Amino acid sequence: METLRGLVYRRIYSNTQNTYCVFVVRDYNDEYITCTGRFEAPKDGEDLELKGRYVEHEKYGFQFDASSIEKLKPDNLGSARLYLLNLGIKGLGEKSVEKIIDYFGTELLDVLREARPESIKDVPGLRKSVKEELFNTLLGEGILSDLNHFFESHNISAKWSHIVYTYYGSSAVLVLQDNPYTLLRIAPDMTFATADTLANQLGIPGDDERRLEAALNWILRGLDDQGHTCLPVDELIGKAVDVLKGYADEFADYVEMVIGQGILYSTYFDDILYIYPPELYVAECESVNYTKRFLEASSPVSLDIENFISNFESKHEITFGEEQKEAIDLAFFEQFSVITGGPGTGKTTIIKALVEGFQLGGFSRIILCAPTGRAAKRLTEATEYEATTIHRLLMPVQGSDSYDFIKNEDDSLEADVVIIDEASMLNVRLYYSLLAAIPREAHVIIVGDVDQLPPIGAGFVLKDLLLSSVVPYKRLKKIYRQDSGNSIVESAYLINKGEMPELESTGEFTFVPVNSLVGMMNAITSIYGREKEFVDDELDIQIISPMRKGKAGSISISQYVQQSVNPAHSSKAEIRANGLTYRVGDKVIQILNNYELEVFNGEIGVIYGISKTDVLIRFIHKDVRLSIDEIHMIMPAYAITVHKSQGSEYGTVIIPFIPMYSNMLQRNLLYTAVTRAKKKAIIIGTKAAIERAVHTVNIEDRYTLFTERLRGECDG
Ligand SMILES: Nc1ncnc2c1ncn2[C@@H]1O[C@H](COP(=O)(O)OP(=O)(O)OP(=O)(O)O)[C@@H](O)[C@H]1O
Repeated sequence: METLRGLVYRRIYSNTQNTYCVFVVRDYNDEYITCTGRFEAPKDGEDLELKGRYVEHEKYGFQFDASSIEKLKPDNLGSARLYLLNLGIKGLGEKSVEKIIDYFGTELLDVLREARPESIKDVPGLRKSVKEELFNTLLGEGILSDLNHFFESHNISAKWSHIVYTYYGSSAVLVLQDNPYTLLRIAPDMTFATADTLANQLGIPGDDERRLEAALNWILRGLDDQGHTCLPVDELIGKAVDVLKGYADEFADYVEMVIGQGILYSTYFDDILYIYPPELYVAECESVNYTKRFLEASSPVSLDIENFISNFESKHEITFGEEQKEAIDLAFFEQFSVITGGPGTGKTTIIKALVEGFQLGGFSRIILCAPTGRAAKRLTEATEYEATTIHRLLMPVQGSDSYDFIKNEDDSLEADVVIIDEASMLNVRLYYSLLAAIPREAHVIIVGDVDQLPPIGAGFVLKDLLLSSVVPYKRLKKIYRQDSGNSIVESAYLINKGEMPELESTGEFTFVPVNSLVGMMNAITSIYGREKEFVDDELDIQIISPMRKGKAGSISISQYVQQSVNPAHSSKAEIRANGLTYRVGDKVIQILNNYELEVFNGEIGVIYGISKTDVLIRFIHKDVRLSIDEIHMIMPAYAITVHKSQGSEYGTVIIPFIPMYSNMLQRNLLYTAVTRAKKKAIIIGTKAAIERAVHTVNIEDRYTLFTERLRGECDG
């Protein structure tokens, strides 16, 4: 590790989100050196000591890559004056600084050096607010410097100093000394191995409870992403042995102890002990309780259903099939029901009938909702009844956990009927939040295609509800779609059955063979450009890729397409952020929930303006102004992943499908991708890749006891 000392000459860049910054330092030999680091950007004129290494950046040349930063304390009254002025405290101008120097004299240097901020409070003639802020700032400077020393003395990057200080203030170092694994909870990019190295240096033994507890939390926190709500204890111990490098018995004893103490949640079923993270345990058990509550309730609709169906049929010139009638009947009759079926089986038509029927039956407060904005929009258009996303319906609590909603059991929705479409996307946490907010007397109808990809997050509620055999459901099999898109539907059904679809070179379901990655990229670009000419709205064409990262991933495809369909031009403003270029006219996707602007994960829009401070985006439901600091919340979206496309439909879908996607070549992934297309599905790839997907059933099972609980086979 090398050391660089000098004054900050100029700040070049700082990202407040991930605290990456670039600045120029004038060292004591009057050399100007560009420095980079991940910490709060220093201010111009500050005297610094940086630790890190000199590197040769391929584009920007010779630089100092700093892993820690320390503001040097002044060693004469001149630099002390500058130091205080540079703190940027409101009201601490030349005159106030003079008062401080007059009061302390040269003793001020000791006050600053030894971080004795309390004596600042004795300076006469300073405003109280200025004293307080100066006190807090000097205190913070002292603690940050202690934290930097703490990390450096253990050979660990000091980039985490700031976050630890934000959480623990003056006790930060003590907290870390007591339990270095605390870092895993507060620093998102901390790994178990790094925290473990620190713990080891602090003398924490391998079988220490703090270490076992950290390993347990580390494993459980990944469960949601893997789709599980729980893990069998043996599997948990196996994972812990990998993390802890041994200590199986100690870990098993620890798990037993915390279960005994009621800290860890578990359920015994079929001779296996399943371990849950608390929030997933609550979500699963409460989901089941709410479902049972609806299953037990009854508030019949006063409607002559047969008569209603025949009137609806005449009004809309349609004849319902038997299974469709049964589905309608079920939804009116039962308080809680599920309707499932593939594309074109009439799910949306049935929803439309239910809306009309419930209204006639005196149930006027009907809520239609879906997990995504596009699905809600489509539902609104098809049923001529306003639908909304589940997130908008439940109203997220700002700045809180993504499943924390204003609407809940205590402040429930005003509804007589709630119909949830695209229910294959419901994970157990969203389902729990939704059910909690639905009043006890309301009818609940869950509609979706269980053969789609499982949801992002833990559980597969739609599949589990159907599997339980205690929930009234109707499975629709007959396909009605006659108009455009029929051969897409036929192909999707073949894929779902494990059979190869017809690979034609023209028509609604077309296959464009390519034999290389470059060939695929070129074909995607030219087909995207061609199809764009046929639609009014570019958002109606979507490239859907099996994966996000890698040379054939959605990010890479988006960049490739951007160059061709929306190249740089002097008339088009652009901005570069996180290694990507965003340009006016580009299609982008929101990747995080922005509660303030009410734009949620998965929504796609088009950039229509870029200024120095803002990016203006037109989403389907509203235009938003995103500040440059929030640009990490969007990604280019000429191509998105199949997972992100769930719940949305597009006129034309372009699906890259080459062997390079290897493990992602699975049946339900291809089925989900193809069923996103309404008018045209174009697969660009190889026959072998399609064959592999058609014959590969994703056998990855999700650990949950949702079905078993619903059947009453195991308790909470
Ligand atoms: N009983 C029926 N007789 C004739 N046409 C029908 C019948 N049921 C549905 N349809 C028509 O079939 C097409 C597909 O129906 P619908 O959109 O309701 O199905 P879906 O299950 O929601 O499928 P997708 O998810 O693909 O939209 C529509 O054009 C609809 O009008």
